[in-house]
Parts: sequence; C-alpha cells; structure tokens
Amino acid sequence: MKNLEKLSLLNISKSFFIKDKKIDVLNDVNLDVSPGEFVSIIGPSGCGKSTLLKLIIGLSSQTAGSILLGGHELQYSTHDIGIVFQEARLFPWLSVYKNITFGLENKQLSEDDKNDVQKHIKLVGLESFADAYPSQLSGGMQQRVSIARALISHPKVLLLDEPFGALDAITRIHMQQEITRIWQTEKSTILLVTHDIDEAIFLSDRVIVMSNRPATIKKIIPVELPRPRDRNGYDFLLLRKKIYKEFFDEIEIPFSFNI
Ligand SMILES: Nc1ncnc2c1ncn2[C@@H]1O[C@H](COP(=O)(O)OP(=O)(O)OP(=O)(O)O)[C@@H](O)[C@H]1O
Repeated sequence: MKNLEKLSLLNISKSFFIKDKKIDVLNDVNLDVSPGEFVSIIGPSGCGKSTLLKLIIGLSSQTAGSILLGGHELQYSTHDIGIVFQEARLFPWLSVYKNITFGLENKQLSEDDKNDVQKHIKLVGLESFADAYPSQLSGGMQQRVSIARALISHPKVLLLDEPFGALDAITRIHMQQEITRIWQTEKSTILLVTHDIDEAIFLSDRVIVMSNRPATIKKIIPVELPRPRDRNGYDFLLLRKKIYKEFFDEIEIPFSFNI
C-alpha cells in the first residue's frame, strides 16, 4: 500500500514571455489536495489548467510559489507523480507490454515487477492485448495503456490532462467508469483537467473552477454524491446547473443558454 501524502500548491504564479511580451497565466493559485482525493479542474480555454499540471510534473517551473508533497518540496520522481495526456503518446514500434514497462527498462524486471505489470494490464482490461501494437488498438484502448504506464511506478499523485477528450461519447462514459474503478483499486490521489462538467461531477470529490487568465481559483465546489453516481439524478443536475453558472460567468458567449 503506497504512502499517500497531501499535495499543496502554495501561491503559485506563472508568466510566459512571447518575444518581449509578458503573459501572466496563473496568479496566486492555492490548493490542498488530500491524500486519496479525486479533484477536477475546469475553467475557460487558455486559462492555464494544463500549465498548472505541467508545473506539478516538473515540465515547467513556476514564476513564484511552491509545490509540496507531504509538506516537502516536490522531487519530480515517477514514484511521486504520473501523468496521462489527451493523446496516448505511445511508442508505435513497441507492444502494449513494452510501452507500459518502458520507464522501468533501465532495470532488470524481477518476478515481482513482471507480476505487477500483468496486474496493471489486467487493471486496465487489456489482458488479451499485451502483445498488440498501438496501431492495433482503439483510441480508448490506447488511453488505457497510457494509464497503466502512468500507474506502473505507483505514483502518489496521478495527473490527468483531458485524458478522454479525444474519445467518442460512449467510450468516454465507459472510461469514466473505468477510471473510478481504477482510482478505487489503486487508491491514488488524482488531479483531472477536463472541459466536461458532467465528467468532473461524475468523478470528483471536489470541482475547482478557475477564472479567466491570469487564472486563480474562483470557486471550489464539493461533490458529496454517493458513488456510483447517477448522471440524471436530481442532485447531480442541481450541481451541474451551479457549476455551469460559475463557468459561464467566466466566459463571454454570443448566445443565451438554458440548462
Ligand atoms: N511554453 C509556452 N510559452 C508561452 N506561452 C505559453 C506556453 N505554454 C502555455 N502558454 C500560454 O499559457 C496560456 C495557458 O495555456 P494552457 O495550455 O495552460 O491553457 P488551458 O487552460 O489548459 O487551455 P485549454 O483549456 O484550451 O486546453 C495560454 O495563453 C498559452 O498561450
């Protein structure tokens, strides 16, 4: 059982320079994510959601502020943080098995490691496809491989950046059920960026609504609905309405909307 720890974002700000022009993207973002919690982030396009995940995984560094895991500055090891992007980003010339173990290849796999790989292949429902190549898989199956690849190092925090955004509606709903099952089995802390408000409500313990750029946290909405969640239940629909309102207050839309 992994030792889960609190993820803390403290006064995070981030600016980019494009030529001489400074673009302030994140402004004083503060967030605590509890061990084992599932938190979703929604917000206007371009407000800095992916940038925030990139700071947490260490692909970019913040202009100000700190990121702590268990009260200590993050060390960016794969045992701490894993990430799944919108595109599966698999190596086309490697099998499912080899894609999942790619990050472990610098060490000789022990019997325990091999069992763990099999366990993860089973966890994502690809037992019959361990030897298949990415081109032989559907989009949803490829995304399952990238989830297994992120989980194989047993990260304490799993970051999901629009992981189902490229999938069709039915596969997407299926993958939402699957990620709930995987989260409950693996007991990771999950931080999900999504544009899909229903997805955020279906999956999360809390939904974070970001403001326009430079983005800060506008509202934190707890989702206290029992799982499995009923997307057509009264409380679900009430929450959806509340979150839509927060969200649409942030963006200018050239039409009126009814929800
Ligand atoms: N490497 C970079 N250099 C300069 N600007 C960048 C860089 N990466 C991101 N940005 C800018 O930061 C802002 C936020 O981008 P980001 O991808 O984080 O937004 P987002 O909220 O995830 O958007 P979307 O919902 O459309 O995916 C954008 O204005 C983008 O142009």
